Amino acid sequence: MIVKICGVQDKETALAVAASGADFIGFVFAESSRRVEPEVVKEITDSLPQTIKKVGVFVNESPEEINQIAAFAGLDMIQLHGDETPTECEQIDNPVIKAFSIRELHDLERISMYDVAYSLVDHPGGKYRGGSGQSFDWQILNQRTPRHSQIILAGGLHPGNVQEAIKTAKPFGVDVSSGVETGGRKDVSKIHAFVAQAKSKEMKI
Ligand SMILES: O=C(O)c1ccccc1NCC(=O)[C@H](O)[C@H](O)COP(=O)(O)O
Repeated sequence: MIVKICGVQDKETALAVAASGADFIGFVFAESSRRVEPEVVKEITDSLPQTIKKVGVFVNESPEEINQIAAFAGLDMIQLHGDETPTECEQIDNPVIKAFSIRELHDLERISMYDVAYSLVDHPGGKYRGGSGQSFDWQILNQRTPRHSQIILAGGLHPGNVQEAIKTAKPFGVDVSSGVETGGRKDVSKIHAFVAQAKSKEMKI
């Protein structure tokens, strides 16, 4: 099970994420309370091991701007959370994770229009285009398996529900931001608990 911890803003937390065994770490460059500047992300990525993939999260930014920031900040992958088209995704130099808002079954149909590395299925969001801490009905993924098999499940996950989410939706990976925070800041003990639950061979549910 691939695990992505998103919305990291400082080096200390990033090193704790790497030590937790997470596979991907996310940095939000879009409008958000978790937004970080490229200079800060560069300092963080320089200090991380190569084994953890560094993901930049963008919303409706131009491919040219994204490619420049990715090269400068040492990003391995790009996550697109806005209204980016399949053509725009193809103009990104790094592998792409395209995010899709899921309300109902037919929302899954758009996934097969995109030739991307991973598809992240998420709650439609609140104030920003992601990271709302709200989940959608995971049973939707059970009703029709999208043609694209590299599905990352996101939205309202936390250490206490991630095993049930995995059992229900059978994703390739899981992603979390709010569910590993306390008082709006990343909480290292919750990060460790989330990764351990998600990667546990013995599901307790
Ligand atoms: O996290 C944000 O603030 C954010 C803002 C704008 C676009 C995307 C954002 N986050 C992307 C993520 O990958 C989140 O981890 C994902 O939406 C799940 O968030 P949560 O429900 O808080 O676990």
